[in-house]
Amino acid sequence: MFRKIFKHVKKLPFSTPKRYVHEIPEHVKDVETAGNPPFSAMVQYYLHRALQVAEGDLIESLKRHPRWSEEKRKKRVKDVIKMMTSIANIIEINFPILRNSGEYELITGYRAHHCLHKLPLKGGIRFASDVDRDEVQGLAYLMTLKCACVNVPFGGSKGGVRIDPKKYSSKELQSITRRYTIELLKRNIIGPGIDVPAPDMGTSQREMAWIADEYMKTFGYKDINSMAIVTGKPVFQGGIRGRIEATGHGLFKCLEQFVESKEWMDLIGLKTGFADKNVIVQGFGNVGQHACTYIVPAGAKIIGIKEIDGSIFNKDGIDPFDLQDYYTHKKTIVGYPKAEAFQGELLEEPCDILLPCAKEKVITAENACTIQTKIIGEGANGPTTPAADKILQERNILVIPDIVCNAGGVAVSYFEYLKNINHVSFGKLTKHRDKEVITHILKSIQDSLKGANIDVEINPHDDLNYIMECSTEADIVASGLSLVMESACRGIKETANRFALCNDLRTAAYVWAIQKIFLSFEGQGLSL
Ligand SMILES: NC(=O)C1=CN([C@@H]2O[C@H](COP(=O)(O)OP(=O)(O)OC[C@H]3O[C@@H](n4cnc5c(N)ncnc54)[C@H](OP(=O)(O)O)[C@@H]3O)[C@@H](O)[C@H]2O)C=CC1
Ligand SMILES: O=C(O)CCC(=O)C(=O)O
Repeated sequence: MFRKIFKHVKKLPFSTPKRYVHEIPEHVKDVETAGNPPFSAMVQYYLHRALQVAEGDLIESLKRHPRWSEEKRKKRVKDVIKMMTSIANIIEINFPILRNSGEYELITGYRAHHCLHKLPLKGGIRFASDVDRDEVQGLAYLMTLKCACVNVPFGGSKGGVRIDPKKYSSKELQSITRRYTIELLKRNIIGPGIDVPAPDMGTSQREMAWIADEYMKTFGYKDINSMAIVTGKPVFQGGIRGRIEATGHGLFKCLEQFVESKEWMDLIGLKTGFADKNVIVQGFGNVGQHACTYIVPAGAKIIGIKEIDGSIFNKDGIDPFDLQDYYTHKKTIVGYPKAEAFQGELLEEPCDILLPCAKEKVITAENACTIQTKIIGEGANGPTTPAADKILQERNILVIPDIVCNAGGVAVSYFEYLKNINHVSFGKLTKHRDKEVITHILKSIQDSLKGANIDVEINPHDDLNYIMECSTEADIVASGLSLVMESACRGIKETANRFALCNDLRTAAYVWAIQKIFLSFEGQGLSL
């Protein structure tokens, strides 16, 4: 069945797969069965597992150098793999801030650069009390893979500050954000052409606005591209319409590529379409909230939401827009009057689609056997451990992996970056012109018909009217995001087919990304 699904995919220059045995390194071997593996080891394990599938193909692709011996080709691939599987740079910074209480507190922050095959690097900044070196490193790996997976021309990075943002006032958070920014700038770690941060857990437009302002008033004072220091900014400060909801929106677009496909739904025994599909979501933050607001209008029912301080359930469905209003006022979903409080383990309740949109390592070997869903859409980064991943595959649960499922955020960040370095918003130069062109085309057809004695009035139908009227920045961003998700999903499906990976979409997505990272490393030479 897989063969016939993928006919229209543009091929990368790789031929039929020939398997070589890529060795999973000793230090990540245990991860396959570990209950709670270190996060970066877990991502490295997934990367090596995919390299086992991809390596032969990468070696074959070097046959384009006809004079190279087989040995030389193998060696070259090994060298590129070494670069792909190591961190280029990671920094830890410690700085004091003055708390409102008058006490000083030492704050620890990190920024990791994974692969420098493309610049600038890109990755969010997380504020959470469990941020550490290992986590930031693993998240940077994921960013490289994610950008390659959705064809966004950035390398991968990630940053984090080890604080619980709820325990600090807005003024204190501003001091922390500004100081963290300055410390990174002093060391040339971030910059519009170096590494461009964005929001992640615990940060939002507000922090991005502070970062942009800090840069513009200090190191970026004479930099015409200073706005491009960070993405996810408020629109009034150079941000782009559609970035706030981009990750949830992209998650929906990605799910759509599988849920609307008969072949993929047949594989897991579900009907196509979102209508009447029951969904459970973990995390009602940026990603979770917006995913819900797209999936419900498409026909699905959100029956349960799990948050850090409690879960809610309603078998008839929860209105995400109404819950958003409640959440905005109360800062919690607990006590929401149109659903019941749920006491048990919500992730293990029966549903069709489970969306982990909060934290890493929430689906482990412990609950992978009891989870009762058909599809998992990974809104969070790294929610599934390798041991769980294996169990889910065996249980024929379709896991749509983070590196594509939550890539809508970085895709729209890329559009924002382009807007900033181009110094013009999307649609500004073309909106009126496009409308004029369409009007003239219709008129020209009408005139030609008249010349042939056919006297009809040609009017745009509703869809064309919609296109004529809706070429605002938000529409252009939404359509760009759709295209990005569609083509990434097509590439992943094709890869799954070509390497006979069956329902292992994670390995397919990694192989798809690895091929592109390899091409860019290999083509540009490995060292200065
Ligand atoms: N923002 C973005 O653009 C992107 C985010 N991601 C990933 O998505 C995930 C969520 O990020 P984002 O939505 O931005 O973060 P937010 O901080 O906006 O939201 C996270 C939500 O999850 C809740 N939460 C935390 N831990 C748990 C838990 N154990 N059980 C249930 N709920 C929990 C948080 O509660 P509380 O606030 O009370 O702690 C919060 O409401 C992260 O893995 C992030 O890396 C991926 C791509 C892009
Ligand atoms: O928008 C971005 O640049 C990065 C978002 C991010 O951190 C992520 O995708 O995990």
